[in-house]
Amino acid sequence: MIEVVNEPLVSFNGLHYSVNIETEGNKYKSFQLETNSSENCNPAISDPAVFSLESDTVLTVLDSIKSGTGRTNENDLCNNVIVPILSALGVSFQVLKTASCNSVGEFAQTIDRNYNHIIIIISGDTSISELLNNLPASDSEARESQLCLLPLPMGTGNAWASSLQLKCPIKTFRGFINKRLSPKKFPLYRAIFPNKKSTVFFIILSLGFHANLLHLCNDQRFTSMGVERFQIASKEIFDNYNLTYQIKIPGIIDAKFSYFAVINTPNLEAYYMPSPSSDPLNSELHVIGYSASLKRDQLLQRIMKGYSNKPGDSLIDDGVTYEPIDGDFEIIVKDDPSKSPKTTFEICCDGQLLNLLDLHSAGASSENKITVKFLKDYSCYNLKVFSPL
Ligand SMILES: Nc1ncnc2c1ncn2[C@@H]1O[C@H](COP(=O)(O)OP(=O)(O)OP(=O)(O)O)[C@@H](O)[C@H]1O
Repeated sequence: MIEVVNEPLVSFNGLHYSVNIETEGNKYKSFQLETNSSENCNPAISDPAVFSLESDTVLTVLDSIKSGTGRTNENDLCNNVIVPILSALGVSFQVLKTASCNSVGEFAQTIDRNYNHIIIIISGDTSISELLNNLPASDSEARESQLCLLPLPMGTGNAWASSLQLKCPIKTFRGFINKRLSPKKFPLYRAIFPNKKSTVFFIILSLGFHANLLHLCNDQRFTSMGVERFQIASKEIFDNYNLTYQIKIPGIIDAKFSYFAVINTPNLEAYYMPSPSSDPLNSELHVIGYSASLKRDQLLQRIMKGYSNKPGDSLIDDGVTYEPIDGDFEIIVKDDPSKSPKTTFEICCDGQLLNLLDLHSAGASSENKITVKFLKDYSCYNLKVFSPL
């Protein structure tokens, strides 16, 4: 069903701006900017404190154009809303639209560290992960400039933005432009694999059902499908996978799970909250484990509970492990690779699909272990995210 709502945006210089947002299900079909003289506008949303740019700050609008369902002329948030408003405000800014899957990473490597930066990133989680993973390393001699992200959720999952209470791109931009969001520090974690390769993550690292599902959905035959791919792939996994994974976090857990994840954010999608005790601004991960002893319907019921959880809800239930962790730890997959299918070692790390068996140095036989480190001074920037929290 197609719906249209008019969202007020901002008032300045005697003009009031609002946006007609047309949606179909969870897809944005169009964004249309409307301008009226501000006599007609609701005084409650006329805010004199509109955004202005400090002289030492570079403002970039980074549009990851393939995120979500991609851009059309009608739903081009950047061209239809962001650029006209920033231009009307008279602030200087640059626009970068991605040309390939390397564009976000290449941009991250070239950010001028002599300035502070605000980056309005129009994307989902993967693009943000690419940005963070490609930032220059920490360098004690460099000036610590500030890099503040404003994520406008236009991807598929948008776990991070949803968890930061930034669920609608227009309301998020309104909060920013009316100075109702403030920059906050946020935690990052590093997953280090047996061959010492590593990746920085900020949402989830999973094994078992969640990782298997994302790996399977990546298969060619699912690419043309919408969200129904998850249902079809879930059934295939329930029918064909053993879903028993022997996982140990020394000193914390040692058990057989069907579903296993360490997670930083409460939400994985706007309306799916598997970790109600998580706070995306707090340096703390939660282990979520659903026991391999659960029957299939019990496992499904615990996975689906994420759709009804509210912040702070308890997950206590039979066969459920839910533990906070606030320091470095190791995850060991104890299954024997010679007796287990390769799917036992599948990993999903913020959307990156990996297999632990491919992450060993050639010729070396090492444990199937992932070391997770809590990062303190990651990159040469003082990283922040705009949030109402
Ligand atoms: N012009 C382009 N050509 C090819 N790939 C692109 C292009 N622009 C962006 N990409 C890639 O598309 C991906 C978009 O991922 P993003 O996370 O932003 O959206 P999503 O996958 O829909 O959302 P989520 O990760 O929240 O589910 C990124 O890997 C990005 O590098």
